[in-house]
Amino acid sequence: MKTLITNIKQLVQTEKTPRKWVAGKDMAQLETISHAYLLVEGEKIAAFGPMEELDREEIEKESGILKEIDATGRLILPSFCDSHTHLVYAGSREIEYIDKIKGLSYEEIARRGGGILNSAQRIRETSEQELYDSALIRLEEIAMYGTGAVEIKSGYGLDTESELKMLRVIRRLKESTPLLIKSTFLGAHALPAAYKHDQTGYVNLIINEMIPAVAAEDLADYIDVFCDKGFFTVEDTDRILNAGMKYGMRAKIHANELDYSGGVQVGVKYNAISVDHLEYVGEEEIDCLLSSETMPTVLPGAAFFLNMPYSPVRRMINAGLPVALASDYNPGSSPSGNMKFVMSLGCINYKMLPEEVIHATTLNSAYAMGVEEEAGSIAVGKWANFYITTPVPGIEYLPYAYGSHLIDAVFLKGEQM
Ligand SMILES: N=CN[C@@H](CCC(=O)O)C(=O)O
Ligand SMILES: [Zn+2]
Repeated sequence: MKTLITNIKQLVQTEKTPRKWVAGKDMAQLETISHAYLLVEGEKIAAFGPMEELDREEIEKESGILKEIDATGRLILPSFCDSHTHLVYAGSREIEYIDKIKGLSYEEIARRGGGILNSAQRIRETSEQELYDSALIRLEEIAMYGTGAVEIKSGYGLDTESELKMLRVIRRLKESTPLLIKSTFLGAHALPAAYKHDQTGYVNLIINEMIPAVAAEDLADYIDVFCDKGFFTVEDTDRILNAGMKYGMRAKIHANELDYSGGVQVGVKYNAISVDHLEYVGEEEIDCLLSSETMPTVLPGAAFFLNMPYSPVRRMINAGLPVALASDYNPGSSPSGNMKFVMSLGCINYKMLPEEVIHATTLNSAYAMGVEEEAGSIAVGKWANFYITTPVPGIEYLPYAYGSHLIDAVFLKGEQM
């Protein structure tokens, strides 16, 4: 099956030569083609270019049914790659939202047994099938918001069986949906109540029991630790990442959300694919990241929802770093997976340009979840994961009109959803 889309007002984030990421001042330079065509063959992008170069005869003479779409007035962008989510969860936490409105901090709520431990209690009471069903609804929702690739973490289990249950749900989602999905084992998300006075004991459990069990079923692409004040220390993180690495799980961690935690440095030491959150980043962290293969990833939805300080994104980009943005979709700190809204937050709160937020939510976030060869740009051979907008004036309009959907059609693996 072939699909030919013609008269595209602007084909955005095209790539003739594949790149792993876009950094520094290059983030403001976006490759686009005006009055373009895009040809999809099966699950992949087969060709694209300006309309003047479209060779209709050539396309029609080869076999395959040709469906044609006229995209006059519309833009096409590669699907968002959402490189940090916790979208497998049970129940919701709007009561804590009220506590927050009344003035309690994220850490205070966590200390009272709310937060991650609240979600952990619910996960234990929920069957694998129920978890799968509710996560599937969230996945379908974010797909219609333009997301085509998503990383999903465990981390609300906090005991071996419950962590495995979450990861099996993620595996089923990988197998049953057209989204590109990566899974991350996050046993070190919070200290479960049973280990309240024995943090080392819980870290030992992660290392000696959970990691081998996760690896035995090949359930995780990455390993994560919440390395922050009040959660896991640099030493805990070092031990867990080291153990994960021995089972082939690359690091991808939560770092520097609540303080200068040392998370960036320990992440870089283990060649983490990304370090995420980054509210507390100074010169030392920037220097460390500059000499690394680690993608600094900022989660604007969580900082917005928790009213946190903003990560110094401009300083990072001005220093020459790449930056990725992700939704952090979870029931506690970011109950939304809307990446278009994440783009708007990037522009409004972090002073990023529309071109920069597009790079940050596509190619750079693709790198941050290890799918930059398959997704994150309009390039021949990549998955045909993209969306067609409604008629809009130009790319700036997408983050500007922050409450409007503006997505007319979604393609995943070459199929219109
Ligand atoms: N910061 C740590 N973990 C999640 C929050 C999870 C929760 O509150 O349920 C995050 O990325 O924001
Ligand atoms: Zn997170």
